[in-house]
Parts: sequence; C-alpha cells; structure tokens
Amino acid sequence: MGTVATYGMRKAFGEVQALDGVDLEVPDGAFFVVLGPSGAGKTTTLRAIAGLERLDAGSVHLDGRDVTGETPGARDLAMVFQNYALYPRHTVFENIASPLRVRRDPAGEIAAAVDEVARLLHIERLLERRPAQLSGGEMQRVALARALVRRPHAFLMDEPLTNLDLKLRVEMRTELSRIHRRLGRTFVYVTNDQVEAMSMADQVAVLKDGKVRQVGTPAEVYERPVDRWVASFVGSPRISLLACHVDDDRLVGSQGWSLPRPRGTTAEPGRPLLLGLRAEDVSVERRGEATVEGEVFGLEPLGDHTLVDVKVGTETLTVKARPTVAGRPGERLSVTVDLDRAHLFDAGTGLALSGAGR
Ligand SMILES: Nc1ncnc2c1ncn2[C@@H]1O[C@H](COP(=O)(O)OP(=O)(O)OP(=O)(O)O)[C@@H](O)[C@H]1O
Repeated sequence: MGTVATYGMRKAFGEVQALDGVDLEVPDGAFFVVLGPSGAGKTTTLRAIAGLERLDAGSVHLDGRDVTGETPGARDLAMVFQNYALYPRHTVFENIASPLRVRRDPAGEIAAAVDEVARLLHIERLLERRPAQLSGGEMQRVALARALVRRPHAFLMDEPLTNLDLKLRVEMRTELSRIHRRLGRTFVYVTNDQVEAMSMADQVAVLKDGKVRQVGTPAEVYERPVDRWVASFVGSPRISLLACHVDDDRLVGSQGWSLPRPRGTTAEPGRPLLLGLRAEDVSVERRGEATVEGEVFGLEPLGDHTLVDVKVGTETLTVKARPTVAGRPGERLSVTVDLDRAHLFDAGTGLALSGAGR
C-alpha cells in the first residue's frame, strides 16, 4: 500500500502563507501531480509530506498512519529533486547503491537491485562512469534510479525534468509513465508545467496561493474547471474569456455580439458573466447560428494548425484553425462557437456556473 494524505496543512514563512489548508488524498499506486504556478506552495507541500518542513497546523498520513511527528527517515519516502544531487566522486553504480549501503543491505542484494533498476532506466552501460561524464538526461536517470532502488512507500518528485532540454523532457515524460506502470507505486509529482501534468497524471491537484483549487483527472480539470483561474492556467493556448450577460434567451457580449443562451444556463438576467471558449471549440470554418464577428490581428502557425487571434471589440478570441483557412491580419472573420462546449463564469467571484455548457 502507498496512500498519502494531508489534512489542513498550514505553513507560514514570516508574512508568506505558503500553505493555507492543503488537503490531498493520493490513492495507492496513483501518478498524482500537484500543478501550480511559481510560489503556489508545491515544493513546501512535498517537503512537508517528506518531513523536511515542520507544519504550523495539519497532518500527514501514510497508509492511514499519522506520521506528522516522525522524522524523514521514518517515513520511508524517496524524493527526486530538479537538481540531481549526485555524489560527484562516486561512480553511477555507487550513487545508485548509496541508499542501500546506508541500510546495510548485503552486497549481493545491492548489486542485483542496482542492476535491475539500471536496466529499467536503460543506464546499464553507465554504471562505471562518474556524474561529470554524464549528460543532463543521464544524470536525471541516475537520480531517478537512486530513488527507485529502495522501493519506498511512495516517490516524491519535485520538477525533476525542469533542467532537461525540450526533446529529453518529452522523452522522459513517456519514460516516467512507463516506469510508473511497471512499478505500480505511488508517485507524487510537482510541476508548474501543465503539459507535463496533463500527459502523465492519473489525478491532478491544482494549487494556488497555498490552497487546492481543484482535484480531478486531467480531463476533468480541463473540461470542467471550477473557476476562471483554473480554466486559464490549464490548457494551451489559454482559454479566451469574453464579458457578457444573459438577456432572455440570449447571451449578450459587452462587445456587441449576441449568441443563443447555452443550454442549462441559470444566471439571472444582467449578472456579469464571462464566456470561456477554448481555441478548439471555436471555428472559422464551421457554420452555425452561434457566431461572433471579429478581425484577425495575430497568427501563430504551428505546423498542422494555426492559432488565430481575433479581435472582438477590445477583447481577444483565440481560434485553432487549419493553416489554409486561418485568414490574414486585418481580415474580418465570422467565428462559430460550439456552445455545448462553452464555459460560463461569474465575473465577480470567478466561479463556474453550474449547469452551463458541458
Ligand atoms: N524557506 C523559506 N523561507 C521563506 N519563504 C519561503 C521558504 N520556502 C518557501 N517560501 C515561500 O513560500 C511560498 C511557496 O513556496 P514554494 O517553494 O512551496 O512554491 P512552489 O509552488 O514550489 O514554487 P516554484 O514553482 O517556484 O518552486 C513562496 O512565496 C516562497 O517564496
């Protein structure tokens, strides 16, 4: 078993409330990603779970056991950091073996364990090298191998791929997912990269200002964000938000447009709202009764598709289009909106309106 749970974790550094009541329940064997912007409290959350940070309030539980008062050593968790923290004078073999040496495992068992984890990470041929003779990606693999070799209760990973170049990062994402499936162990993984979160996680907790805003599968967080902040933070390009209100059976934009009211919208007339539209849910090709007029002012060609920024009055609507139909700057376009996939938020509180759209 490898469940990890935190209840009401609070931690302040002077004036800064780094954790402001963090509740997380990580199921056994999950690839659980804590996603948030810089300063959200991600590292502090992980350090608190590991026992490296003393909490002002709240508790940490491993398999239901309250370990809040226990030392890091007693918690049996392995942590992987973004800086690899390898011993420079030791070989790769010795680096990987070090947690087992500390435990005084028999030499034969150590050699077998290092061998197995080296094969899992495809670094068998590096075992006699020293860290200075490794590339960044290889060092990261060695750091991972050292964490994996112990078979701990759970793995805590703090942005372990940040220092890798883009190609390696993409490769290591696939690799980590594979390793996770192979080991079947609990991973708690911290990142500010939403693509990383969406591609690897079974579950994502979105953290902001020391508070969990939403927990769900990547699809849930993307398709049913609880508020405008989560909607904007998750997804690339960023969701477009247009000011509007309900008037009878129409949704009327502050910039003069008018759309049929999305099914199930319960907002009272006149209440300030934001219509949230993802780039793939609007089109310059499809035709329908739900259209918004605007003028092309920016184009970002991305190979198989182009992102078109359309000015609607003073607001911007980003549309994902085929390169051949993307239009030219200055051209007027009619953008068709898929209202079944639209989001509505209260403009004041930022909270999603229940029942609207999907
Ligand atoms: N040891 C410390 N002393 C003072 N302030 C700290 C300390 N550690 C963290 N903080 C502050 O607490 C807040 C949360 O920090 P934390 O490192 O947990 O955020 P994060 O989400 O991991 O950010 P990043 O993605 O930049 O690493 C930040 O405002 C940070 O400056």
